[in-house]
Amino acid sequence: MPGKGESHAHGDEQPVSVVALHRHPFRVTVIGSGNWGTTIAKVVAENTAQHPHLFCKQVSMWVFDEKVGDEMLTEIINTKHQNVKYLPNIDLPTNLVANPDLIDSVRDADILVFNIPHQFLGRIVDQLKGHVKPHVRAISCLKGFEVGRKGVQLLSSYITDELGIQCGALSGANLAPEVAKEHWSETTVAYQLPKDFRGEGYDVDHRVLKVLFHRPYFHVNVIDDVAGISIAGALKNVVALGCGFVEGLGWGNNAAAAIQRVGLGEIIKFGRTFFPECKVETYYQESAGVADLITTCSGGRNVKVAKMMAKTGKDAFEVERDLLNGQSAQGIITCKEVHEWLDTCEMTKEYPLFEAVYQIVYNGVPMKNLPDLIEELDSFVTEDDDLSGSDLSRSDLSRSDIADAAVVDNEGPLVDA
Ligand SMILES: NC(=O)c1ccc[n+]([C@@H]2O[C@H](COP(=O)([O-])OP(=O)(O)OC[C@H]3O[C@@H](n4cnc5c(N)ncnc54)[C@H](O)[C@@H]3O)[C@@H](O)[C@H]2O)c1
Ligand SMILES: O=P(O)(O)OC[C@H](O)CO
Repeated sequence: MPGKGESHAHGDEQPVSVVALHRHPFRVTVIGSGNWGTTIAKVVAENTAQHPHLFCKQVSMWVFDEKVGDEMLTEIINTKHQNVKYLPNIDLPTNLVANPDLIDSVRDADILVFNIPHQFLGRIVDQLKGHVKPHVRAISCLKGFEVGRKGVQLLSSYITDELGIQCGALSGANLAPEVAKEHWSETTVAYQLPKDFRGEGYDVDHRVLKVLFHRPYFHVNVIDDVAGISIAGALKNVVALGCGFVEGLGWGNNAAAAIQRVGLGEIIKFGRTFFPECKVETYYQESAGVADLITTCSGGRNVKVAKMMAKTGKDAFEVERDLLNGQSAQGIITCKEVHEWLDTCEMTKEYPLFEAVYQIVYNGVPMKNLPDLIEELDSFVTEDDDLSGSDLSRSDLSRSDIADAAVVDNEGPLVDA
């Protein structure tokens, strides 16, 4: 949401107060170059060029390199200044430099912006260990969870734990193709100052992050609730699959709205149950909340994949491959992660929509059963839905307590990192 005195007009103005910096400018690297990775790199590079006192002008963008025609994608980006595979027909700033070498791309960075499909995060983070500067700060633009030995984790917490660096998140109603075309939208950045914060003007804080991400066409609100925006961003992808199923079956807008209603309830319940630090108001006040649910269910890749599944009878992975040209529908993986976590907690019945989506995607349960699956279990949810009451005795156990118990049972992590 725009700050006091800012306008929503799409113009060239930069309604962000300038930060006085007492150190050398921050150097920024974007890790990832897919549809959203490239779009956010464009946003960031436009801002670093506009604020040279605060940021080094050149922005590095790590590319998981591949051949496109006869040329490497990195080479094409650096000569044609377009990501012809993942963000075609969008001109990129010339101060955005693609780099296929992960370690080299982060070597001097002060701010890392993670932006890859979340199933690849574990391997990327492993490679980065020992190669980032000690006081580097990070923002995760990924939507998903890590489910492993520590239970269900926010991706920002996973990055913090694995690399020992402070990490916030950016999430909002942001379909990349629209942001890339500079059509106005809003987003939410969430960041908490670390214990070793070096002081205003010396370190990354809310004002620095606002200047880094805010554009006249991309309005940023910076808050503290990293958990709230991350949970909403991850789980709306699962809801979007459900929405796509009923739309693909031709059931229309009422059915889609019903899925979103149930989905929003499950998102909020999941947050309050497993991440009590998140704030309920984030879900309705921030772009990262219900607004992202609406946009994703209207025009996102998850809804497109699910619609095509309904129309063709093909499985999720086949449709993703046929439809998305290398891009990822994150809900396919997230619904499995959520199922594994809820199963560990013996709570699948309390999240009927999430469970139904998982069963449809992975176990061939017919999509037309969705209303019954939700209805049947909904009564169970309403009986036990007082989140402030004793039914939440499981929240007395930490997420890692539950995960530890599961690891003993299973003799291994729930999902490999
Ligand atoms: N695209 C959007 O509209 C959008 C908007 C907001 C948030 N997000 C989130 O941003 C994150 C990144 O999404 P995206 O749209 O940039 O990616 P994408 O879906 O376009 O995925 C393609 C990218 O994955 C990379 N890739 C493929 N195999 C890889 C591997 N083995 N290791 C590392 N990288 C590999 C490709 O090189 C390419 O850069 C996701 O979590 C997504 O949910 C996306
Ligand atoms: O295209 P989707 O479904 O991955 O959604 C994209 C964004 O997350 C919308 O904010």
